[in-house]
Amino acid sequence: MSIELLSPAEMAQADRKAIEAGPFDGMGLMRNAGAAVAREVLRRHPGAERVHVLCGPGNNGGDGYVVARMLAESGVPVSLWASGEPRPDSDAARAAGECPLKPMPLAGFSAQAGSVIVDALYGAGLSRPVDGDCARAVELVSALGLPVVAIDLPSGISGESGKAMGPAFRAGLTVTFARKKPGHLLMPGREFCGEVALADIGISDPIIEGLGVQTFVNCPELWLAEFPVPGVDTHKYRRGHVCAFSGGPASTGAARLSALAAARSGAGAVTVLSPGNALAVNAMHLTSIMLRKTDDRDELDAFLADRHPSAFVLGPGFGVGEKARAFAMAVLASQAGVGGLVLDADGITSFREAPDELFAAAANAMPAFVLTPHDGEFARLFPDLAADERLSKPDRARQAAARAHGVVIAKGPDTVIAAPDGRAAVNPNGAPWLATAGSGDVLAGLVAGLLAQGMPAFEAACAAVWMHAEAGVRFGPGLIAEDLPRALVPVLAELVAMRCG
Ligand SMILES: NC(=O)C1=CN([C@@H]2O[C@H](COP(=O)(O)OP(=O)(O)OC[C@H]3O[C@@H](n4cnc5c(N)ncnc54)[C@H](OP(=O)(O)O)[C@@H]3O)[C@@H](O)[C@H]2O)[C@@H](O)CC1
Ligand SMILES: Nc1ncnc2c1ncn2[C@@H]1O[C@H](COP(=O)(O)OP(=O)(O)O)[C@@H](O)[C@H]1O
Ligand SMILES: [K+]
Repeated sequence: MSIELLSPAEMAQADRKAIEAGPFDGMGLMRNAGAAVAREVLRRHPGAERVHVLCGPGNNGGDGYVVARMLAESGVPVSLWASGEPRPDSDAARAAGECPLKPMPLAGFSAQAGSVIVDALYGAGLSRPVDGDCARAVELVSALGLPVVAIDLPSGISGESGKAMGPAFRAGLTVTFARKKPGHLLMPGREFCGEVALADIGISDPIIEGLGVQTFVNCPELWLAEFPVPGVDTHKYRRGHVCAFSGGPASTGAARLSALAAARSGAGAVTVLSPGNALAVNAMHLTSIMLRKTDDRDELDAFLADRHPSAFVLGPGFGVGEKARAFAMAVLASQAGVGGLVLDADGITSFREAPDELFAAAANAMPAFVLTPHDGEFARLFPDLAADERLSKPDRARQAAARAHGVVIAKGPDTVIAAPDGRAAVNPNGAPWLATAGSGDVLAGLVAGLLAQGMPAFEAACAAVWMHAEAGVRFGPGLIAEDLPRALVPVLAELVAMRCG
């Protein structure tokens, strides 16, 4: 699988390098691209009464002229509409010259039920909101409910950020080339694209590999090599010991969800660290998971020295305030061999007045540091980044990770995982069933469980997000957070088999 996500600029660079390397020139790549789209249109819409191809002035329009020619050659009734002339002597102008159909002005565009639309107005080169005749065409197609096949991207959607720059086509299918772009996975782009088909147009893997791409689809190929599988001679503490800090007597469930998820992920031992007044409540609900009274910093330090735990989850149900800050600082400052701290929920909010204090501690910390904010929590720690409309979600998360000296999991329907070194991964398999109370607590526990087993922080975060989503999708309707740890089991079994196979 091809896991790189190419920005429009990286795609243009790949295009140039492929042309330099041959055997295809720009026109050759455009013919390949158009042929791939025409094939998909014929395959998916064999009964189309008419295909309307809408061409813009750039190379996206150029692909459209190739599609129109090929469909017409296959005997499909085609109407060709253009929003403007291609630049003289461009590949698009050559493609228009090779097309036997004469384009009609887009200003007069109309279509009937039973037609299919090929959107070749704008792709990677979209530079401003779609307006005028193009916006009217978007509106008309949407009012008629006609199926849309988008070339590269639905016109109006940014390939870089997935944002809708004004009106945009809602495609049933988007055919893109060489590699997906971030905008195919980021919201709302993911929804506007419909199904995304990837076509090989003759840009080779070594060319893509040479680009130094830093943005990836989050899938097992990205992290499987680091996925922990216990050796036959292991013992429970070698499989890692995770600790989840519990809140007070009325808010203990969140920590237990984290603890259960950590245990399912393969950590050999898990302890809930509980305030004294919540010990009885926790004890009533724990069996394989251990319990220890931890009311203050001294008790935490004693535990660290005694038991050498591997990773911590701090935040779910914990309460916002000084105690959360003191515990987070104690774990980050620990020299006792702790492998990681996952700061979630109230743990994040506790630092809203003093994020720099947290980030400075993380910069010097031995434990790996992972933050798991949803949008609201992200804005509490990184208000300037959250408010900056120019940033894509991956760039926002990357800057946050660099500032925090930790891995950031920016949650949501299009969760992005970013590392301080600039790597970012966009998760493709989320589903709305995951939007249920406590689901994030399970995710935090999973990350800690993988950290405890020695997985590097970026890979652990990516693996946890993917497994969490996969478990949620497979369970489907009716999912509540309690179901997730058990639903992880078949997902884990497959990953272990893939890793060992
Ligand atoms: N790279 C590759 O490997 C391959 C790429 N291929 C194809 O090329 C496509 C990229 O082509 P591209 O760079 O020419 O950009 P494209 O999307 O046609 O738009 C640029 C033109 O539109 C204009 N314009 C933009 N927004 C506008 C707006 N809202 N309203 C009005 N005008 C607007 C913009 O004007 P400007 O911003 O310059 O003023 C410029 O004139 C890519 O998506 C793929 O389909 C394939 O052929 C195979 C190989
Ligand atoms: N619409 C959605 N599609 C896919 N995943 C979602 C969606 N909404 C939320 N999620 C996921 O569900 C989890 C919710 O976490 P969070 O907001 O912290 O909830 P809680 O604090 O109740 O556990 C995150 O992993 C998030 O990515
Ligand atoms: K398009």
